[in-house]
Amino acid sequence: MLKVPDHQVAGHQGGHGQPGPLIDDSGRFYKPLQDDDRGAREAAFYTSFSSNTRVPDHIRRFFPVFHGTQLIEASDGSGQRPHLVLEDAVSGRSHPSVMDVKIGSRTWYPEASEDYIQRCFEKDRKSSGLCLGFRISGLQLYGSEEFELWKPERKLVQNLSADGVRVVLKKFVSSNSPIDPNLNPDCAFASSVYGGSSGILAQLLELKSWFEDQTIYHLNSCSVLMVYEKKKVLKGGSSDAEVKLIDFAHVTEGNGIIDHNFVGGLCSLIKFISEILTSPDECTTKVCLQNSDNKNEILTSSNECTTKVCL
Ligand SMILES: O=P(O)(O)O[C@@H]1[C@@H](OP(=O)(O)O)[C@H](OP(=O)(O)O)[C@H](O)[C@H](OP(=O)(O)O)[C@H]1OP(=O)(O)O
Ligand SMILES: Nc1ncnc2c1ncn2[C@@H]1O[C@H](COP(=O)(O)OP(=O)(O)O)[C@@H](O)[C@H]1O
Repeated sequence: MLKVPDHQVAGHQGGHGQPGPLIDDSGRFYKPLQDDDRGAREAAFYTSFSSNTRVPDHIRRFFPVFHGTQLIEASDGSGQRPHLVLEDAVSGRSHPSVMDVKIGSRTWYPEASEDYIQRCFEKDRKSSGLCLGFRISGLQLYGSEEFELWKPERKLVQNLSADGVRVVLKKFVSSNSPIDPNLNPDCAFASSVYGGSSGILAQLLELKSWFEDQTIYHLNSCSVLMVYEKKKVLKGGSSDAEVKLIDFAHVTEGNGIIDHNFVGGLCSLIKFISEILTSPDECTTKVCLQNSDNKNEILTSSNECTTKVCL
């Protein structure tokens, strides 16, 4: 039985006259092929990647397993449509905290149309991408209460300052409420989610070492998806934290050149996460966002800190 995933945090969502992704009970994620060359490009990437013997096995686990394409009924009822059949990176988790981080200060690539470049450039410039080398595209965080879920408006998190991004990365691994703006994120789960030999930092470092050398692909506009099971961590269990790379609609050939745009963004994300692990208590700046009603929404505050950043 196919259904719309609750855990989608960014990208094209179903509704408004367009089909969105679907999932099944066996751990598969069905992504509709987009009509223009984005769909064909992503399918070509997965096909090439799956059979490329130059990709080491320990790196493959960071990409969703590809099960080919399949014609299925689109989520918007518009009829049969080809979908990429992928491993669902979130499957098997009842309370998944999920963050989609788009890597690269530049999401456009030279081969794209002028129009597309201009659109991407504007988004990069307005978002944290240009200055940080990555931007949070979307996220959902479970709190410590069973049904407490924070899924902030995407546009808010995409345009955060460096301080704002740091706060969200801290909230991602905290035990206190992500929704209460007066609570300073306690980073209680930083070591179990970000740290350790199998935590998110170790996985990102493993990826980085391959990207510093590989010249096969340029992953333009691709995302790192970070996922862990909040319920298990709250009970003192392992976080089962996982990193997956997703969204290959704009991959181009590397032609013997390293993907410096991707490597730079990955290094920057690694630095933010390392700092949270080494100094989780460092003073948190007060950050407020403007939501769609033009009302300030304070993201977090701390008694000791007085700096306030408004966007
Ligand atoms: O905001 P838009 O309308 O430009 O939509 C973005 C899409 O652009 P489009 O207009 O369809 O060419 C954009 O599509 P492409 O990357 O161009 O394939 C993404 O899907 C983007 O989502 P995310 O950054 O991957 O989370 C989409 O952004 P969000 O929906 O996350 O804002
Ligand atoms: N293989 C996957 N497993 C689980 N969730 C996924 C997977 N691929 C994508 N998603 C979810 O769907 C969202 C959009 O995916 P993405 O590939 O970026 O689509 P788009 O091309 O529309 O931007 C991601 O932010 C994530 O929440």
